[in-house]
Amino acid sequence: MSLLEQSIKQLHKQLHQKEISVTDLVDASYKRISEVEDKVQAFLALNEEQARQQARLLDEKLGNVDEYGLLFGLPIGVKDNIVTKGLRTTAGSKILANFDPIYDATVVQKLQQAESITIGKLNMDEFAMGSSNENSGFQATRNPWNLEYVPGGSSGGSAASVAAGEVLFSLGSDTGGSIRQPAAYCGVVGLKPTYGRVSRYGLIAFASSLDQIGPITRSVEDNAYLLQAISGWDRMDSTSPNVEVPDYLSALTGDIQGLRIAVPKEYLGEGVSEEVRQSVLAALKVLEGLGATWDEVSLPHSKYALAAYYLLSSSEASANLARFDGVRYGVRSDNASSLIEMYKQTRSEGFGDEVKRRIMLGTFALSSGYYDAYYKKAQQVRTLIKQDFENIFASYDVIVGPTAPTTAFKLGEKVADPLTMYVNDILTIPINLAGVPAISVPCGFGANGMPLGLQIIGKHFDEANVYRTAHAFEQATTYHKEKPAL
Ligand SMILES: NC(=O)C[C@H](N)C(=O)O
Repeated sequence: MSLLEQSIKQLHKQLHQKEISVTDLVDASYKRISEVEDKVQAFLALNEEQARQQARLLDEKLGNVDEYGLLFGLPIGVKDNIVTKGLRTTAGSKILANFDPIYDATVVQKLQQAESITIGKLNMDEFAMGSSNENSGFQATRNPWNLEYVPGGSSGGSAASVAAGEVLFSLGSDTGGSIRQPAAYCGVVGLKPTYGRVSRYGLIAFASSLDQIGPITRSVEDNAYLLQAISGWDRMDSTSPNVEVPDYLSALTGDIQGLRIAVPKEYLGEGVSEEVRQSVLAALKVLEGLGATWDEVSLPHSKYALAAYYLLSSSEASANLARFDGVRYGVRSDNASSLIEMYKQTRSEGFGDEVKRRIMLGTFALSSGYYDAYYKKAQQVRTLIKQDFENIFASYDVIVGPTAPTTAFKLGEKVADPLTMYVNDILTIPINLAGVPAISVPCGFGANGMPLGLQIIGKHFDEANVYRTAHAFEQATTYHKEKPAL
């Protein structure tokens, strides 16, 4: 078994017994990248020289100190909208093709404190707008399970690199499903934490009231490790609350006796494919067998979630992306003779079609005369959606449903029709609007051989119960042990 197919616990044991070195782990990561990256195309930048240097320093520590970081010596990939000092960060956009940040995001600082090793930066849909990675300004990442299929998005590079064994784990970001949907499509575990659980300082903003950084891993246990390392209050992020971070690993007891599960009927209804429905019903049987009970419930306002999300996220994007003007960051057009023309040309040449579409939609929704009809209405709908979740959580511990309505689709299949692309997020978006945490864990395969994901949603700041349920399900099934034959 390759080193990077093992768990954090197994690797740490071998490191401490000096059976392997940190350099071995870093070697394994770059070796795998050299073998499969021309097919998968998950990385936008590699950090090889620095990573090897850091590995040598950590190897000198092995056996000579009393305390080790939580992620000591482990190779990680970072989504390219998370800023890394001196390491190229483009957010998948040509407008940032030459951008080398002058500081590290809080999560990157926390990774350093935890002593993990950053292997490189991972591809994504431009500014996280997309569900397939086809909106990247640079390349289309492939799904390791079948290279003709998309890996999902926008954290497609983050999910594909883990599924392909190029890194042990990765960081993604999730605004409307961008961690969970690619995790489901690539057969790995992805968690969107509660809004505020993880600092957004240094995350290139798309929709600030929804964006959240989270871990993508091969197992629930490894996921809990990574969340533990990156969580917590940060004075640099005004939306980060000072709430205690529990010990997530101790939540992985395997015991879900008496757990009360709610299953929204909207999550198994129209638009959800039959094989996805069946996989969720089978998963509920497994959970019942472990002592949980479930009831059908309703999230009555979820049918308005997609419309509300695309209004709110695009409105916020139109404001957030105003800063890319050829002056402050990134690339400047050479084809202009006045200041105004330079702004126009830089933005016309630098942004891709989907980003332009959303900036226009958002600017329209915020304009005077339309603000009340669109932006304000969408905010009101958001409150109703949040209340739907609160009502259910008054009587249940977790909500369970599918992560996405279908398995992964083929490259090129949906690029011409943005609306069909948006519908992919129909089951993940309500969770972002409500701000609650949710995980996607592997729960089977479709007729096309592509992985399926089970979504487990929890109360605000109750990642522990989400992990507890996901871990119990994972330990009772074998889907997470399957690997793509690359
Ligand atoms: N960013 C996300 O979470 C993905 C979503 N598909 C979007 O395009 O907005």
